[in-house]
Amino acid sequence: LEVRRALVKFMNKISLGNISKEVNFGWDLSSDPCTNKWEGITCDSRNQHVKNIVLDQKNLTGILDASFVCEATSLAVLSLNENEIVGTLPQEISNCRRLTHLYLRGNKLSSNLPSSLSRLSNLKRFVISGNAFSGQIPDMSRISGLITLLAERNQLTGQIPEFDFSNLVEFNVSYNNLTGPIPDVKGQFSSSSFSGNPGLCGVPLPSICPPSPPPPPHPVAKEKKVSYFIYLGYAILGLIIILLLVWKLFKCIRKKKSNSTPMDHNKTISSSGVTKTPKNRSEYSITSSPENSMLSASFEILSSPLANKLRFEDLLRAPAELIGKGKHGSVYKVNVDGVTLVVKRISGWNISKDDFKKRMQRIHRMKHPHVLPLVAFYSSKQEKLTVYKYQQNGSLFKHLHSSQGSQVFDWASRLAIASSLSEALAFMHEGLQNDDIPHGNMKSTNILLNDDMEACIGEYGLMPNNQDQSFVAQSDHSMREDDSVAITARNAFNMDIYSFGVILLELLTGKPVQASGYDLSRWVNSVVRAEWTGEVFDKSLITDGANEERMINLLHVAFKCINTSPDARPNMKEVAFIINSIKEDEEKSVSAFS
Ligand SMILES: Nc1ncnc2c1ncn2[C@@H]1O[C@H](COP(=O)(O)OP(=O)(O)OP(=O)(O)O)[C@@H](O)[C@H]1O
Repeated sequence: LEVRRALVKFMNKISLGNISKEVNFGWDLSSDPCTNKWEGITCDSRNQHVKNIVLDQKNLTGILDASFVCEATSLAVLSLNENEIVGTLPQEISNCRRLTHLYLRGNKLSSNLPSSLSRLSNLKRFVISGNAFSGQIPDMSRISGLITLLAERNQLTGQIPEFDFSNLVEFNVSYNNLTGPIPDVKGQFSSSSFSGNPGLCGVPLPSICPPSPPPPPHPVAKEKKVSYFIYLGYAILGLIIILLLVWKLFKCIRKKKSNSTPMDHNKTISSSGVTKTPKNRSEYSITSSPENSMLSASFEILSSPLANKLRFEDLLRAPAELIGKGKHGSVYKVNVDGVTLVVKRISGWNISKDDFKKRMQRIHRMKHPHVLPLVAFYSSKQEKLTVYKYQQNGSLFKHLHSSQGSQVFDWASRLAIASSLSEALAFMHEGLQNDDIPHGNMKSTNILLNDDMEACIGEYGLMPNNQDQSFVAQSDHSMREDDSVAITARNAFNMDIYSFGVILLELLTGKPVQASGYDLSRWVNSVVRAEWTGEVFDKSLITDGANEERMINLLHVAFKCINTSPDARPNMKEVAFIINSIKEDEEKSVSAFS
């Protein structure tokens, strides 16, 4: 049962954010993975142990939680090719001790490859081509049975480590950023296995490596003596520094003991005062870095009745549940003294702690009833956290695309959502234009429904203005046409408008932005061009008797927002004005009937 539970959790995480949460491929606790043949699973001949998990091309968009999948200790094959899995390949992959085949080709995995890969001693085939892995290739030379390593089209750096090339049958590291000389491949592989790495040199590539620098001259006895004194000096200096640090630490602990009253709110506090016992560290506990321990990080509680008694220590200690992990960070649900909060740990944003602080304070001053207020934030050089109140009604995405979605939202409520969101975004754009702070990541998962089921914009301004091209390509097709477009702040405001248009399309069609085989804006465009406009609308709206003319009017607003030429898009104020007039028409017609 334990394994079954772990596998269900693995599936929940790997299908996180998938179009329909109902699609779990038959992986549920009430059945058995082997005898009930969960999709993608094959077991041993006695139907007792899971041997293979093959979920290629299943449109999986979540994260790979190796600690869960590796609970299936007999697992030999894990194949997740051609999905859209994000996040990292976790260290825990080495818990899958019997793994022989690991296929992750064509996903969106990133960050460093785990060093624990070297412990997968049974591994034969390892394929990670077409992801966004970075950092060095770990040393896998001790995996004697490795016959395939395909890692082309990633962003790997550093030198190629030693491999037993005479055993390898397939090897490809082309189109990365590897550097240095190619090891002796014993004539096994041609240049195509290494091309596309401008920094690589040596056979079998045509580029010759520069001669290695001459060995340092033999040290003479006198030099030896001098260096002895230098080392002694360093040792003494090191000792003094250690003593100083111990003394400082001792002083800190004493100060903390004598000052353990609750912190005032509305105050910037230093993370150095945080006690972090490993037992009660939460998953997002800040990494201990020299900087964190040096009075430079700040945790700021913004004026909110919720946060009156919130202390950073409590936040760190509270049990945290990971509820989402995307390219831009992880999201945790945390319960502190009966208040449920959401903590977003932002990743991959090279913003200084002061700039982040200023930005959050600026956003916080912009209050709008349909923008989710920040409760607190934490900013250090390495870590940026934001804290919001947990919205138990979930996201617009969840309601629109779950099985009961259409019943939750009739036409009038969808129009009301469109109107309040457009007003909120117009308000934020106007107020934050001069500060260059657009939303940056408008999408239906970031629209939260409050206790009154009113839509609020969440996570405003948690993205850099110069988003990378892959994000642009995902969200704005007009930008994809010209990859060289610099993402200026103006473009970023324009992209919010584009993304808002896509949310309107979701409201009108009840369809998610992307599902296997189609992309929402292209699909809507093609249906309308074929003069089947009525076909695009959510069937439940039609059966409810929603007014088609006003739906078409709203569709036209959406089209204006997703115009392929950013300059031709209306600004949010204009969008809000048109949507409000559609809403007024609707209200007039309803009151005329009643
Ligand atoms: N304040 C909140 N209350 C309730 N649920 C929330 C809150 N904030 C975020 N969520 C939900 O948590 C999940 C994860 O959020 P996250 O922002 O990581 O998702 P995402 O928008 O898909 O990814 P990303 O923002 O990294 O592109 C989403 O389903 C989102 O709806």
